[in-house]
Amino acid sequence: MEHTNETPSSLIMIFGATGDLAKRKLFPSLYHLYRKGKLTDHFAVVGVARRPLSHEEFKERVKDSVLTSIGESTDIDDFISHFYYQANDVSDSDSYQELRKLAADLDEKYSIGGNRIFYLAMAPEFFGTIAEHLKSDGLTDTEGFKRLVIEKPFGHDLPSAQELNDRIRTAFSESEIYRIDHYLGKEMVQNIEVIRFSNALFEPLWNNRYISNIQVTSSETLGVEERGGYYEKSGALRDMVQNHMLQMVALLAMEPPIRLTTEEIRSEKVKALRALRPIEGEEIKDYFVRGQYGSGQVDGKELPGYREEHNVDEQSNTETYVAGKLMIDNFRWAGVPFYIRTGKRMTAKSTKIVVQFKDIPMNLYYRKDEPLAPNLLVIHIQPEEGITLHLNAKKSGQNTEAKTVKLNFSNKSVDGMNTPEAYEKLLFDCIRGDATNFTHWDEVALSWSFVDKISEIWESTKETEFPNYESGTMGPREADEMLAKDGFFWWPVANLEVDNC
Ligand SMILES: NC(=O)C1=CN([C@@H]2O[C@H](COP(=O)(O)OP(=O)(O)OC[C@H]3O[C@@H](n4cnc5c(N)ncnc54)[C@H](OP(=O)(O)O)[C@@H]3O)[C@@H](O)[C@H]2O)C=CC1
Ligand SMILES: O=C1O[C@H](COP(=O)(O)O)[C@@H](O)[C@H](O)[C@H]1O
Repeated sequence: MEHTNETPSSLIMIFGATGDLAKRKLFPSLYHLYRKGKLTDHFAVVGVARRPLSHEEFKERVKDSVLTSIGESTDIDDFISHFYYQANDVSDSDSYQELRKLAADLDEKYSIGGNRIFYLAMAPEFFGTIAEHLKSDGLTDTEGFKRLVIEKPFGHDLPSAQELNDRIRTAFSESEIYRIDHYLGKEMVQNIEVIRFSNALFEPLWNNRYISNIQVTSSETLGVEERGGYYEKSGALRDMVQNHMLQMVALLAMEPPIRLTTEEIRSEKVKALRALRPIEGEEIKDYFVRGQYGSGQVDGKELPGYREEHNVDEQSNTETYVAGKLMIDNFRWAGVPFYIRTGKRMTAKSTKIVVQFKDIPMNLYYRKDEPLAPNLLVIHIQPEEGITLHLNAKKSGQNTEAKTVKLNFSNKSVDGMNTPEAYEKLLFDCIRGDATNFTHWDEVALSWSFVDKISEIWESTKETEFPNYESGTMGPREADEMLAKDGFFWWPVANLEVDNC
């Protein structure tokens, strides 16, 4: 179905409604949509989880989560009046029959017209079972639309992702599946396409003739916190690279779509991912660096190393940091490295893209023997949102020196407010039927096949140097050496800030 700007009525069923994601992200996001009039009164939410709760108890949980997120509200009671709860055992048909009955009653009560969104905010091992029951127990037999929103991780590798996909495809068609990658809901990630394709200034230069390298950094200050059990099996490669990092690279590298439709945009991203040079076997050490954080001091506080974290093996071989050099073997990008790095317990919480342009052929002006700083386009994704363009200009009052000037655009200073949370935008897109900012199966499959070749080698070879970076630093020194070999260095995430806007 083509999406519209209107909000259709919908029944949203959240599986995993007593969990962390629902509490911290989904309920507050739904509330924001409600406040902004982006949910019509023809909506209802059914929370589904294992524990028994009454409708009233569930409404109170939703209220708490919203008030914790936003502070005070005058319409919270109206909002929570749309919420209901059903305890469910994921593999028991009888519970789905009860759900079906509740859905039918709410459909009638709120004149929803049979539109149903099933949001799976649960551990991934349940995804296939729930999707199959939704079909076999008749919840997908409805007169309106049916959509499945599915959280990450989508599989653990290509074979498991394929198996999961086959299972959910028995109940939902590809166009009905909304695979969440919350980075695609971030304002400045969505802005990549606009910056590229609506500026005569950039698009002609967006290729290997003018760009020397592109750097994508997503650094976190937190460690694994309570998620040691999950993270031990995942590591940074599966947790961040397979999805968020490769999605950003695809948006940076793709060709302009012929139309701004979901299909055309996705098809260009798929082509970019297909052009990714596979890195395997012995080559991996030249193109990828893995790291694991040790203990360290951050803000005067002593923090434990990864191996001391809860639910983590004390000899763990899991990487908490990845840096990589990606090559996109097509006409536009031949020879241009895309460097990516992501990790936990680093110096700053920051996601940034730095596009470094090639040096001009010779420095005609000012200090002729000294190289000029390269032009940079910096896209600030978080925590600031904006763009900075680094140019060279004459230093005032002197006639022999050029200096870098930074042209800044900050979203906050222009819109005067923080942009909506990614989940709010993605939920709204799903309600409207716009799947553009969700990942198509082809993208998922290509990303796994790229990452699997690296994880297979990393899992079968013990990294004897772990831990190899201290908490509170920007990762292992080998990641700097990887760029130095190519004559580059990582642009620091700190002094590229959107300042003085
Ligand atoms: N939390 C986050 O920030 C993020 C989470 N995700 C993904 O979202 C999903 C959910 O994560 P999160 O909310 O953190 O998980 P939680 O562990 O906090 O919540 C799990 C939910 O699943 C329910 N559940 C567990 N087992 C069963 C069962 N057998 N039958 C029915 N319900 C069951 C729990 O119900 P009960 O409490 O009643 O047992 C609970 O509501 C995961 O796929 C995760 O990877 C993705 C990005 C970020
Ligand atoms: O998907 C995930 O993302 C978060 C980082 O998200 P951000 O929006 O805060 O940048 C990461 O902490 C988590 O490990 C991963 O599962």
